Amino acid sequence: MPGPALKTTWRTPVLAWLEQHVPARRLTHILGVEATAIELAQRWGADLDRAGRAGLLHDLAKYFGPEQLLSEAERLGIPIDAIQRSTPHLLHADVSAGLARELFGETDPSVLAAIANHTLGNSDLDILSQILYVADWIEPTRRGEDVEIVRKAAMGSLRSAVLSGAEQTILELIHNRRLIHPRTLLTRNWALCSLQEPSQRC
Ligand SMILES: Nc1ncnc2c1ncn2[C@@H]1O[C@H](COP(=O)(O)OP(=O)(O)O)[C@@H](O)[C@H]1O
Repeated sequence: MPGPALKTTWRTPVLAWLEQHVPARRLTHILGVEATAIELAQRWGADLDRAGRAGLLHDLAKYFGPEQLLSEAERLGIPIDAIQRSTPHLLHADVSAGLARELFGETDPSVLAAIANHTLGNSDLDILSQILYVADWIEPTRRGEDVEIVRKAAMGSLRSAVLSGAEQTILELIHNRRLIHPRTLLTRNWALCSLQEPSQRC
């Protein structure tokens, strides 16, 4: 189990908001992501406070309906592509980043980017984005063969865990004949290339 989350006063209003807007089981997941992100930050030398904030704020819009996600994305100036328009749930990460800024005054660019990247990823993920992407996969309540593959990869390096997470997502989407958002392909290719020897790097 990950160690205790950082206990600071800024968490109180966020927790109160989450209790009103997400079911109890999702709050358990969010707290697991917060604790796991802090643990990964400790292990890989990233800022613990930023990791905790990204974890606690990452799923603010998780339970918004499709119309609300589309209207919030428009209001926040988030570009909406064709795949996101057909599957608005894919906007919840970007919308959560906008709400983290608006409702809770989060202004750190790396925290906001990590929140926005936690589902689809992107190329060139900084260490905080990698930590949140992996923490969302492997927090303690996550179960499944795919999760175990990502957990095992995370024992080696953050980038190999990002690579495994993106690959498991792509495999699942192909298995279920669903559209693949290209940001996950960018994530997978970036992680794969960055793991290659410098002389052979793509
Ligand atoms: N690149 C993608 N293209 C299409 N759907 C995706 C992509 N990445 C993730 N998804 C889907 O988005 C949904 C939500 O993902 P996620 O936010 O990680 O959910 P959760 O935190 O509940 O696991 C999942 O059904 C997942 O398959």
